[in-house]
Amino acid sequence: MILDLDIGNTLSKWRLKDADSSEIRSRGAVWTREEWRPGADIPDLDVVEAVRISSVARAAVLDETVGLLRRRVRHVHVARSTAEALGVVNGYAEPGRLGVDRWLGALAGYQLAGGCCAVDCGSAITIDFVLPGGQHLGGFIVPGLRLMKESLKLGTRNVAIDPESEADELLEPGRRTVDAVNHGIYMAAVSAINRIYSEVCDQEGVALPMLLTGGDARVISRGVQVPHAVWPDMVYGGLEARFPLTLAERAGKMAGAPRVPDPVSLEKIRAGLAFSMLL
Ligand SMILES: Nc1ncnc2c1ncn2[C@@H]1O[C@H](COP(=O)(O)OP(=O)(O)OP(=O)(O)O)[C@@H](O)[C@H]1O
Ligand SMILES: CC(C)(CO)[C@@H](O)C(=O)NCCC(=O)O
Ligand SMILES: [K+]
Repeated sequence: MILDLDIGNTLSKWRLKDADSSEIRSRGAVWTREEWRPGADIPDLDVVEAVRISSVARAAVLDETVGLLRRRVRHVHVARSTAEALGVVNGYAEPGRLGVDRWLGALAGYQLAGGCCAVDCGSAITIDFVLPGGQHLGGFIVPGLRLMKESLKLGTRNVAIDPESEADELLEPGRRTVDAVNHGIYMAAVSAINRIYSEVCDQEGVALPMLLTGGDARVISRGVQVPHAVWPDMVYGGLEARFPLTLAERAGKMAGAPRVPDPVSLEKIRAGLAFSMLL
């Protein structure tokens, strides 16, 4: 079995992948913390022959995790943001400073779709751009839905947006605090994504396919007008591309990759942008 780990600021997600069949056998998530105690909430390491890790947690968390894993597992691969990989050129002046989850998302998106706009809706919402030739432009970092809500300190933090909510309801004016807050932050997130996408496609003169991932991807997807696909395993896809282990991975296949969405024409994107400026 291969253990893939995506250590975020809030949640550490894991999945077990069968090295022979390339099938995903199980998955889970635990709160990100300094100490890992094998138990009910993390998989049995005895069946694991290789681990691949993406981590944006503090260095101590990664060190502790890698230390524990190296004692039990033969191959431990830790992803790093580099100046170039798999045809993608990192847009950061200091490439190592780009969050590795963003880097892996950009690599996965490029491998799947060529140029892309990769959006990760987690603790932060990150919006990264890769041009068809592989140049990563850099991106945008916005507080995620939960962080925006907590920062308001209006006592509504424990009332989350129902992930099944329809975008139409969330875009109405709220008539009590919790709805005003939830609808406000939802509008902030989706309008930032729509606008940033249009601005950058306009600047670069190219309509890019958009890919969405992260804990809030599904609900945010409903408010994003740009054609896009949701790919819950996008960061894992970057790990597969960067450290291919199975036959399918060596052939360039990433588990759960969606069909590439057809972007609308650049003319339409520009018309939308011009319209929003007139209002
Ligand atoms: N069980 C859950 N616990 C915490 N957050 C959840 C849960 N389910 C959904 N979410 C939502 O998912 C978001 C967290 O996103 P995600 O799971 O992608 O990773 P993260 O570890 O918080 O973030 P990042 O990887 O960016 O550091 C939160 O904003 C929250 O609204
Ligand atoms: C922005 C987050 C928190 C998103 O998970 C992560 O990618 C990170 O810690 N990045 C480092 C800063 C940067 O990417 O510029
Ligand atoms: K993330």
